[in-house]
Amino acid sequence: MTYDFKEYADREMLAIDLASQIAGELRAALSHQDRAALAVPGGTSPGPVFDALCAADLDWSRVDVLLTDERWVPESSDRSNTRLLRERLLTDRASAARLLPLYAEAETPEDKLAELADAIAPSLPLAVVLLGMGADMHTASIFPEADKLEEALSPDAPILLPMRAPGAPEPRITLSASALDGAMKKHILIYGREKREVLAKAKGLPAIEAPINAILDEATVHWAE
Ligand SMILES: O=C(O)[C@H](O)[C@@H](O)[C@H](O)[C@H](O)COP(=O)(O)O
Repeated sequence: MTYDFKEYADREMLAIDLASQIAGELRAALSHQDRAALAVPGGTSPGPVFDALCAADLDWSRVDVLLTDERWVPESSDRSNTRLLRERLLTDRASAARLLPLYAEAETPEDKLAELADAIAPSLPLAVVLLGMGADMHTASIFPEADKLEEALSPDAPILLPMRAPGAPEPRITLSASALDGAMKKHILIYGREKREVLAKAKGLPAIEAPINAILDEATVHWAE
């Protein structure tokens, strides 16, 4: 398994440079296909990348934007990744993009799973995926010790899975490893020394212990202090 590791002088430079790489990759995809899908994480890291990317000059009306994973909470919650997307990415030029939701109002992810997956299926494979990583080596909502970990890592996994894990305060819904790994371009965004060390420690571990390994091959990791 090989991946590129790009180190930046600071987080601001990272955000600007990464946004311009993603915009370039979306433009390239749109030059030979009608529509292109971009999947992005929630959490605390990607906001500044969204702030730069939303102004990119490309034909956003042909871009499908979706989350890599979502917490099963309504958009009124400040834990909602969809809310972050609407506030920071689907604005400015990018407001012309189409959002493929990973949440719909219902008690549990299972209630809406099939409906949400059917809406995403025609947009795969992803043109570009951006992922985060937790200090426990999870990516998207594929957590070590999650109830559906093995299923999410299986090559035959469905596109979407409900997920519950000790480290996640609410039920989640996540793209499977194969849906994420099937992206044409893969980027991982991490900040700080701790995550850099965690990533180094993941080397050689099976994906069941280090889920990040399921999507790292041929990815680019973007790091700033
Ligand atoms: O909804 C989420 O929490 C994510 O999509 C998750 O996979 C995230 O990317 C990592 O947990 C890193 O989170 P931070 O960027 O907040 O450290």
